[in-house]
Amino acid sequence: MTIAIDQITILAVGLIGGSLAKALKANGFSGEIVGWGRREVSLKKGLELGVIDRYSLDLNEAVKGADLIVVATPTLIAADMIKQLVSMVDEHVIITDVASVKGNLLVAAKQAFGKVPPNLVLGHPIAGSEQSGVDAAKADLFVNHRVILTPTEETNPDALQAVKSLWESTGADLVEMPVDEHDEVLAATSHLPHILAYTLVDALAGNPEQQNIFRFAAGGFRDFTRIASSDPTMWHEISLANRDALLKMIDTFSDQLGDLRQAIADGDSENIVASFTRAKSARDKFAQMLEEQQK
Ligand SMILES: NC(=O)C1=CN([C@@H]2O[C@H](COP(=O)(O)OP(=O)(O)OC[C@H]3O[C@@H](n4cnc5c(N)ncnc54)[C@H](O)[C@@H]3O)[C@@H](O)[C@H]2O)C=CC1
Ligand SMILES: O=C(O)C(=O)Cc1ccc(O)cc1
Repeated sequence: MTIAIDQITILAVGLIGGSLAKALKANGFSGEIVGWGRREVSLKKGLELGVIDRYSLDLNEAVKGADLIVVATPTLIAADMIKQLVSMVDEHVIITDVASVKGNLLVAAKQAFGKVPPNLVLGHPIAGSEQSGVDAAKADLFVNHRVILTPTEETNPDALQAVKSLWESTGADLVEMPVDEHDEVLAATSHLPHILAYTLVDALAGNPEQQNIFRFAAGGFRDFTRIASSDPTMWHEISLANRDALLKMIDTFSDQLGDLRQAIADGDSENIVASFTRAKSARDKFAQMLEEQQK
């Protein structure tokens, strides 16, 4: 059965919540988009920018009449929001989210309700930037980008379909996978790279010679460290929410960095070149895949 979506309530209208609202409007969603948040200034800005149609600072009022609710708050807060919402709204109301980690939300829902509520469809757009806030929201942010949904056996297929259709209308490319796989893949491809970028910049910034170091940095440094400009609070939450998978990836990376250190110390050209060649080949394939995706 197709579920009609006439009102969407977005909880926290920041970069991702705001971009989803903009994308839906730009792609013909004719229903009402309601915003909720703690800070009236950013909701007012969302209204002025035409991102949302109205807002409320009161959660009960904001979700009243909603057919679908999108939790777009930071990752750790999303777990509390979902627990509150499931008790607050009727079970025909679809609840979805955009958080970067899924396991903590599944655990929170199971702990609170003994099972995953059928109307809860967890999701994650693999699109964004180092910027934050509704000012940075873009209608085309999700075009040709993956959105991962992590339904469980208990998920209502109609609710799943409604969330899929919502994201498809923004130009996104939908993929489904189990929660554990999602958190492992994202620890490797997104969370570890952010940790490395933050650590590199922090290590260099702690150097008394930092002024000179940054002045002479080339494009490679800029490419590698862009994501260290991301919101520290958001990434602190992601790191804690995906603790186990992230620790595993940090250990794997540390071991490999240790091996490379040893090869450099030993003047072991064969192993150094082999490591860089494997990496270049994998990176070239990735670049080619990206190019094909954007055609
Ligand atoms: N930034 C990115 O590139 C991506 C972020 N995500 C996820 O999307 C979610 C939102 O991130 P962004 O939109 O980038 O962040 P943002 O900082 O642009 O927006 C977050 C919003 O949450 C509100 N907020 C903060 N603390 C709150 C609280 N305690 N209660 C209620 N609202 C609160 C803020 O006022 C703001 O409006 C996060 O879970 C993040 O992990 C997912 C994909 C990409
Ligand atoms: O800025 C970038 O390159 C990102 O990696 C954006 C991003 C941040 C968090 C996510 O959960 C997904 C994508």
